[in-house]
Amino acid sequence: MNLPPQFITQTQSLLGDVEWQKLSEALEEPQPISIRLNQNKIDKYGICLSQDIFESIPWCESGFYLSARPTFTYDPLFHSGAYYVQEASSMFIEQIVKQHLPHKNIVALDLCAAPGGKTTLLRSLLPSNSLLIANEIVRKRAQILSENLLKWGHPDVIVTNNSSEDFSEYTNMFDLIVADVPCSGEGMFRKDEGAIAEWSVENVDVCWKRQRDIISSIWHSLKPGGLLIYSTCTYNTKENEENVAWILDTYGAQSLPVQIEDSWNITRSLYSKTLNTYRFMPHKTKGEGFFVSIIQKPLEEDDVVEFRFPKEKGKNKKRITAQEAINNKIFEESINWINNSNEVYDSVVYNDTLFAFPKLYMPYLQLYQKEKMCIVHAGTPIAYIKGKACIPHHALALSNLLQINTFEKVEISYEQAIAYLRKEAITLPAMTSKGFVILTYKNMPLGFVKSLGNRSNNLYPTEWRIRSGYMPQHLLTL
Ligand SMILES: C[S@@+](CC[C@H](N)C(=O)[O-])C[C@H]1O[C@@H](n2cnc3c(N)ncnc32)[C@H](O)[C@@H]1O
Repeated sequence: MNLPPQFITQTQSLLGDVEWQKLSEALEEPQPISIRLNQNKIDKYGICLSQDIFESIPWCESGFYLSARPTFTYDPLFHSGAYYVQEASSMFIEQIVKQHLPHKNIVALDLCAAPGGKTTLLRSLLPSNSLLIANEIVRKRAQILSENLLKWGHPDVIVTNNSSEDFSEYTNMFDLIVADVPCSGEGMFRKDEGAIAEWSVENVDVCWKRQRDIISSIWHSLKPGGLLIYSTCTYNTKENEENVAWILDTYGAQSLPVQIEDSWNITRSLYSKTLNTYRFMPHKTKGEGFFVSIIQKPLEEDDVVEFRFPKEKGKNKKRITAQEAINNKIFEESINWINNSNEVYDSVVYNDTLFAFPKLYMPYLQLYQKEKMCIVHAGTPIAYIKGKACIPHHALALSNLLQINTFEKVEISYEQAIAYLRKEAITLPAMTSKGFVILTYKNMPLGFVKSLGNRSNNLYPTEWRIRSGYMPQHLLTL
């Protein structure tokens, strides 16, 4: 590996000769492959995966190392959200969340969220009835984040495409903010050669300053007593411990300890011994470079700890428009498609799509809509509205809210599943009734088709389809 000379000098002086030698040898090794299972779906549909290629990741219950790299694009279970491909070190977030989150529903912001590794993990771990706002500043990446969250299937999310400054006005809104900040990416050198090419001393300087700007812009939106998870995938102390020390000094905050096992070989602070920070170094732990700390905002006695929603002036009962009446009717018709027995969800229409969104958090959604935050999706998209008709949304097939028994279900073979994901025509069994049919692969919903008798229309989203006609010779799937 052709590492930048200044990176070598800097990291050698940080770690010492012996540790540096071990790290540089580890960087020549192949990177470990790991996934995290979507336990919700696996339990709901009773899926059995080929367990023999799994080895547990000790700090994450649903995380597993794989002994070989599956052909993820050609694995239908990957597309149905049965698992997420995530680097093992960053799954350590699980320990932080389990040890420090209160046992009550919370509102959390994942500020730099794409492609969604930590977001999907967090979404699985938050106390029930919590809301997660997943934000990404880069538009294209926000789309990928949205796709990954729709596949993950949890309904209580809002995906936004905003800058951190856009959140700065929401004083005391969040109980938890995760800031997995953009960094110089030294810990990704083994995984991503582009990170080596982009590295420079100047870029490290740009990064640590930008990270402070990001934290400054969202600090007021964290509730007093609230928690900030700060993380990077780099080794230098400027972007790591020095930035954590800066946050503690500037805001009078404290870093909280996380209980860890000695066998995990996690490295503590390389800067000030009083800081509670945790590093994953590839020569000590099976994973890529990762740094994390959990920081608590101080709580003063006279602090207001709740966000105050602005008062609506002259809020008279508005007359319902004709289209709203149609939308309400469509929601009533399609409400059977989702599990809403406790009437936890209400309907929202956005860009001709009907969404189910938790009633409890409607004021948040309405506020973001009013203030022109850029919402990519919110809750569970249930249906596309076409005039007076509605067509089940692909995301419904992947959602935890899906009432699968309200649709006719057809189990398909591996070859048919790949054809479906390529948006090719699927021939259904002769007895299939006309209408919307859900296709399952290994019992897990993959998506909808519209059955026309002997033929069917493939409703898989065009922008998600597998574009390549190539089929690998030696397939490894889960
Ligand atoms: C380390 S990545 C996030 C990885 C993600 N948390 C995950 O686990 O999959 C950092 C993200 O921050 C975004 N970003 C870049 N500049 C930013 C800025 N000024 N403010 C907020 N986010 C930014 C990047 O586009 C990138 O998606």
